[in-house]
Amino acid sequence: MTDAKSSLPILDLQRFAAGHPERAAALDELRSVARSVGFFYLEGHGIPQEQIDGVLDLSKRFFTLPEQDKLAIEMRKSPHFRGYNRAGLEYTRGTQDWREQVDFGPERERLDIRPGDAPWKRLVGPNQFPDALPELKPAILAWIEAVTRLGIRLIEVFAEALGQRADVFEPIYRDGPNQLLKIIRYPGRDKTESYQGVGAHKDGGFVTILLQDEVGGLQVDDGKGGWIDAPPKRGTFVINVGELLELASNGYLLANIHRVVTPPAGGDRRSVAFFLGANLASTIPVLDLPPELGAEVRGVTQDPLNPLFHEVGRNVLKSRLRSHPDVAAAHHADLVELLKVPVPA
Ligand SMILES: O=C(O)CCC(=O)C(=O)O
Ligand SMILES: [Fe+2]
Repeated sequence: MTDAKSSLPILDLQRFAAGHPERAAALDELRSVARSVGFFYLEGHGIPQEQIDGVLDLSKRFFTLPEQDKLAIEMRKSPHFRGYNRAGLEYTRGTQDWREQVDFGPERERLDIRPGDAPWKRLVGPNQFPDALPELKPAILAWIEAVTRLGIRLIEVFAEALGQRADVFEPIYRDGPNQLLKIIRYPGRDKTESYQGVGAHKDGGFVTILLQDEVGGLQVDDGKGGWIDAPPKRGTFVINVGELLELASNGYLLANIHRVVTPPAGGDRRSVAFFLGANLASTIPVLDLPPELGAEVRGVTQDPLNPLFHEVGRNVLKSRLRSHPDVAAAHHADLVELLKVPVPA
């Protein structure tokens, strides 16, 4: 298979290493890409191809399990928004997405919640793993570990590209970042049906690290009313800036809008999407940028349909409640009221 063309650039993580002769040029490139389109391909990331192939293969095997084995870990059973969702249960800006998926997060004990505690504490808890595919659990936990390390390296280079110390974000992830990992399958559909695999949206974390199979369908807003295709390139990940980096840079960096178009009927597409977030108890700082960058901040684009908060836990909870109205209704009816999140009847 030859890789399809894309106008998104490819950056090599090795070029950012201390002492590398191209380091300054690499930082300039990253700053410009992360500000203009907010998406790029990453090579030189150090994650072995066998691990990449392994996680994609296990995710394919999960989705071919009998429905009852998948439903055994249905998200509706988890107040922490972990587990399996059939296609059609997730909404983006109120419109139905068409993908089945399993969501995983940090593997923790659930917290003992007391009256008056911050509502985001309900997000903390265990994952659901399928008994029918026991190999999935160790592979997913190892993947979360590998991509978390990579994600932290990426936010270090983003920090440097913004003229900051590499560890400027450390205080807001050192007590444990909040990760979200999704294994996803987009079933093919007839052209007469909706083509929304996942509707146009921005991602919420610092960065997203996306692994996709050979099918393609991811598209990035070109800022001119059109879409840039981001087809798979073997051995690379698609990386994009999330809302936390846009907030911290006061809009210098761009958390860009993207979507996935459903594959044609008869086929399907799989992806493994990882979102590195900050600690749920933390608050996103606004960085003090060097004057030449500070002069170019745009402020954060506030969307009335999707307000952004600097308090991380509140932001994550809001987005989980909005994406999964069935879980919200089953476990968090009181918060739905509180956060004024519309739940379809
Ligand atoms: O599946 C993909 O390629 C991207 C999915 C995505 O954008 C998301 O889940 O936020
Ligand atoms: Fe996304």
